[in-house]
Amino acid sequence: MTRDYSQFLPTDTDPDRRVAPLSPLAQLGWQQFFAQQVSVEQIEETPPLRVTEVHRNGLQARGDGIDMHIPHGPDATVGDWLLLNRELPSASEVLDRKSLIKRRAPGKTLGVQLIAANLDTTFIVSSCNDDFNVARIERFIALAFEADVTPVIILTKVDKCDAPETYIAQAEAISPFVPVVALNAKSAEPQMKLADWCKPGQTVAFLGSSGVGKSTLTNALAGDDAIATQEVREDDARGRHTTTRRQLYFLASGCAVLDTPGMRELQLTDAASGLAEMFSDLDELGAQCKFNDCKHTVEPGCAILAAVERGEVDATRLARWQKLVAEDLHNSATLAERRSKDKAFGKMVRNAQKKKKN
Ligand SMILES: Nc1nc2c(ncn2[C@@H]2O[C@H](COP(=O)(O)OP(=O)(O)OP(=O)(O)O)[C@@H](O)[C@H]2O)c(=O)[nH]1
Ligand SMILES: [Zn+2]
Repeated sequence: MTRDYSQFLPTDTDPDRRVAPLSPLAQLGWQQFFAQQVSVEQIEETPPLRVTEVHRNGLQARGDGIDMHIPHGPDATVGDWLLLNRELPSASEVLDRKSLIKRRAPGKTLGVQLIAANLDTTFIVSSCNDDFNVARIERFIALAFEADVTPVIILTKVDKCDAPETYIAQAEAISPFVPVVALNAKSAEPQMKLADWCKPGQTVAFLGSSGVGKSTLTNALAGDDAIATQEVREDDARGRHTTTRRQLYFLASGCAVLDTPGMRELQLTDAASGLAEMFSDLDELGAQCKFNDCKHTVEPGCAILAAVERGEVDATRLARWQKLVAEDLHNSATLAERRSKDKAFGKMVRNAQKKKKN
């Protein structure tokens, strides 16, 4: 009698199933998109570095066998790739971005704040409690779509909630294009349930309010090499000291993870296409309105109002869409105005300098 011993053999000895180890750069998230921007000679001359932290006095960046401080110079954010200028690190070049998450800077300033570059996935984290807010999630999704990043909704604290199904159902109704994962961040679930997005060479980030479990999730993904969250002191727009952290971690699995501080104020700017994608059903319906510039408020022949009337469109969802569109238009217009003013001012200064020389 011949016995079949195959069931006692480890299953992953099949050579085809073994995964090739990642190169040191791929381990940091280096992908084809970046490689095609540089020649082999350039890589030797000016080694690629990934920005892991932004400090008050510059950037921290990592490459193959390099981990260094770069003084102010490159207009870069966490996740960016630089080509290191060895003689003058502050003159290092920033590579074209695969994606960029930005928001209108909080406070009265009119600038844009770069939040993260070159993400593949953003996990939009909410808890199954009072933190859960559909409008806030829609805002984050529009931001992700605008940035060309895949959004995924994560609902935490299912273990502390009597009826997580109600939160899950509401989250699933937000967009047919955005998956929903419900979990207990303090268990072994995150590694398993987020595995599809946290593959080697990928970069993921956690966004959400304070206390929803972003650091807990980051640590859960890190597993045994738990991350001590490092607090970074920064000056905010009004010059106050705030304690924040925004750091890119590289997990042993080959996935890069960005844990961001809780963000209360998240103003959209230049996010029209992201909003259209988040509310694609309303956007498409709006194309059937009688007037091209229909605001869907009182206009005759409005296809959206007709759909609300028929009970096919939720009026509160329509109101949330309109509010975000108005906010985005306002912020984008103010920004454009400021940009053109800055340009005009620059021109005036240059002209004055020219006159002086003559
Ligand atoms: N029971 C339970 N507790 C959780 C879960 N997720 C987070 N917590 C707890 O909630 C608290 C806040 O979690 P953090 O991971 O620090 O939250 P955060 O989003 O990083 O918060 P900020 O750093 O303020 O932005 C901690 O005490 C966690 O242990 C969960 O799914 N279940
Ligand atoms: Zn209309």
